[in-house]
Amino acid sequence: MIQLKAIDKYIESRFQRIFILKGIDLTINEGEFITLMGPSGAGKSTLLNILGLLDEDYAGEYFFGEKRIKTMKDKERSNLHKSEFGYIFQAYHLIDELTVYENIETPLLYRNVSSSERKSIIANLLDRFNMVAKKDLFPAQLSGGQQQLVGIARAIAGRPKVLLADEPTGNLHSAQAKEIMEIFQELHTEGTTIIQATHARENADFGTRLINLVDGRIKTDEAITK
Ligand SMILES: Nc1ncnc2c1ncn2[C@@H]1O[C@H](COP(=O)(O)OP(=O)(O)OP(=O)(O)O)[C@@H](O)[C@H]1O
Repeated sequence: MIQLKAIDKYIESRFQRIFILKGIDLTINEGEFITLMGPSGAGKSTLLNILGLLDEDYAGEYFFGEKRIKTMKDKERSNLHKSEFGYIFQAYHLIDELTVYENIETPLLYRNVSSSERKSIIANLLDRFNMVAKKDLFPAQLSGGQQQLVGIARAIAGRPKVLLADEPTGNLHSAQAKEIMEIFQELHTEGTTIIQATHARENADFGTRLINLVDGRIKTDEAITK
């Protein structure tokens, strides 16, 4: 489904080239549930941004199915991003001017989901995340953990083929974190491809494959046995 070949990401400083990712070769099959781990600064978020088509400034090749990302037009790439990916950001990225309800609704608007269907999807998610009473509040009126839950609800509302998650449980209590991992597991069972970056080893046990990144390189890549 996804193939990365010899991906390098670097910044040019005055005297040298500093590599953030170096020689990443990675094949991701449909339906995998992958966890990226590794020390702070290892390049996990950078890799997720490239996978999610949010960063185009890298060397190497990225194929999404048959599509070669580098040669796609901006509009085509942006449509692919909106139609196939759900993204849970480390720093929420909620839209401040929109309510909880409207934030969750945004990917559904991109996908031309009918108004009655939108209502039912959002009602289900609000219920699942215990946020029904908060639906008309704005992000600034929520706790960090609640904002993260809204970010997760928004990312999964449109039933993306690929769900990318950067520290999805970073601001949550352990019970909430487990609940989110169980939701990921359900999505995985339903066929969603999931790639999450996390520092929490216990989150990796919900997945099928664990990749360790160190200094921008893949150090280990192994199947999780249950
Ligand atoms: N635009 C940029 N300019 C300069 N350095 C950058 C840029 N983006 C990322 N970096 C550097 O690249 C390295 C990798 O960052 P990245 O956020 O991908 O790491 P990470 O593994 O996700 O870390 P964390 O676990 O702390 O989130 C860091 O050293 C960071 O400072």
